[in-house]
Amino acid sequence: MAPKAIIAPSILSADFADLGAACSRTIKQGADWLHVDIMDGHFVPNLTFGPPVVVKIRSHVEKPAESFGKGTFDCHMMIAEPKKWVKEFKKAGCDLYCFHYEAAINSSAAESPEGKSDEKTSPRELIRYIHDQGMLAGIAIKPATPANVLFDLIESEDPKEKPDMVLVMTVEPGFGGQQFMASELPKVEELRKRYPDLNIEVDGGLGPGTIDQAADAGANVIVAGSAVFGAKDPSEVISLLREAVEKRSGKL
Ligand SMILES: O=C(CO)[C@@H](O)[C@H](O)COP(=O)(O)O
Repeated sequence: MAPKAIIAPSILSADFADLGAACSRTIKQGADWLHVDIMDGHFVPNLTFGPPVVVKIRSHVEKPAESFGKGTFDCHMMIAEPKKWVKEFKKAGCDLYCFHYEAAINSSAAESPEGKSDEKTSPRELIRYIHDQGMLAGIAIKPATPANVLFDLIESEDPKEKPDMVLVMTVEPGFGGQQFMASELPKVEELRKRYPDLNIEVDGGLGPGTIDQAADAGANVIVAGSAVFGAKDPSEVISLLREAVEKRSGKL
């Protein structure tokens, strides 16, 4: 069965002076998850926020009642040392820790907040580590990375080493409000064809004008920042995104 439609507005486009209220309002407007963009100024040329802010906004949104449920905090870790922050983000209230494949294969030794060194960690080990901390694990790929780097992980026989979701970026990570890159959709198609049950997230430039292409390619988890937070009626946009994915999954 095709995985369910999940709409995850990116709070990067929310009013940061009113973030807690914006989060709870967006969930009431029909969002399933909140997509929380964490940027470190190294992996991407932009900075956002860290665990103290996640703790504060978490208190405005009820924790999901089940895995993948409403209120999931989908933390997109655009950071150079993804292992280093796993425990801190779990403590802060993250439910799904989505790291970048490119960061995991390049991450160098670094001190973690617990004082342990962050040795080079393979994506497989990192997924296991995230699961061991009690979070769902996601793995993201940038536009230059092909989808086939994920095949072995997705096909892993050990559920602890299998990602719960993959994220195909449809912009270069770093900023909201960029133009959707349709050139990334063949990766989504390839993944959907091989893995009918996989949760496939797309992020960047999604909105009423681009959702049909992404849904037709097979994406089921939709991140949208400016299209939701810039809308006169965010609930209408959330419904429209959901309908496009549901229409497509009915066809599968
Ligand atoms: O991760 C990112 C950007 O790096 C995204 O989550 C953006 O925040 C999406 O914003 P829109 O393109 O939907 O405005």
